Amino acid sequence: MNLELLTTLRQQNPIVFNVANFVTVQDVANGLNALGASPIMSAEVAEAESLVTIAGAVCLNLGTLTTRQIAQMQTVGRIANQQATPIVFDPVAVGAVPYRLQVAQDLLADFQVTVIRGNAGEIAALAGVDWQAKGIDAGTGGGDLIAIAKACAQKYHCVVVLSGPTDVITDGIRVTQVHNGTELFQLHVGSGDLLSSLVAAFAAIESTDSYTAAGVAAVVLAGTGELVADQLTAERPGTFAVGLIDKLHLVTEKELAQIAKYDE
Ligand SMILES: Nc1ncnc2c1ncn2[C@@H]1O[C@H](COP(=O)(O)OP(=O)(O)OP(=O)(O)O)[C@@H](O)[C@H]1O
Ligand SMILES: Cc1ncsc1CCO
Ligand SMILES: [Mg+2]
Repeated sequence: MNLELLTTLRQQNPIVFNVANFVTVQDVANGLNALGASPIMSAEVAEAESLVTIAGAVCLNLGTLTTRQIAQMQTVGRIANQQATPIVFDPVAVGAVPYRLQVAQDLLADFQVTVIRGNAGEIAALAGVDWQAKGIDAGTGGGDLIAIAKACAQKYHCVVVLSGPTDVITDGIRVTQVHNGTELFQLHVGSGDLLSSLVAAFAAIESTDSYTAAGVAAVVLAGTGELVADQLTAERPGTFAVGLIDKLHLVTEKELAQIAKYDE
């Protein structure tokens, strides 16, 4: 696990272009900014080419999609492929809403994504595995999460981050599991959206491969959340969210190395 990428990220301050959802857009922008990346959000297709050109990576979030936004994502995705810019894809609630699953499948057929980041319900739906997703949440299912993540990665020829109590990162062959985190993440809507954008930030670092970027992003977010939760005396989702932004700014490689729990 190359946690030195955190220092590199802060030195390079890469621009991350987000097609965000309207629920968590400000949390995502502030989380990226606090950590040391440079966020930019856009909903306008006419500026797609300019934004992809200045960005080190793109994050496409399906959370509050509209017909216009789907067209924007198609354009952004195709231009990013032409420019070899990494794309992180967040398929919010595709396990719960058949229309979204169809949109996600169409977009994934239209351009090649670098990383798909979703919870178990979302990744299972994309992999074609039976699962009971619940709205934006993972829901319940009985399958082997590593097998599901691998199947999704092989189907879409990309890295998959299946997040949850344990984050599973795979390129279809290699597997990293990150065991850090806190249940407080589930009480703050948009933790997953932020993880997707942080994966994009690490993938934007020059000459970094997306599998490494995804693993480091998972340790950085889950580890930072764990450090914040350890300081709280009760379950306080609001305080946690504020503390998470502060700690993303302050956290060091050394602190994370001391608590990082992963298998690779
Ligand atoms: N029960 C848990 N224990 C520890 N960490 C967790 C737990 N659930 C989620 N996390 C962490 O929360 C972060 C977000 O993952 P999660 O799977 O909750 O995304 P999500 O369902 O897409 O969230 P959202 O839809 O709110 O954006 C990850 O860093 C993950 O490690
Ligand atoms: C609550 C919610 N609804 C659509 S997107 C979103 C934020 C989590 O992705
Ligand atoms: Mg989500």
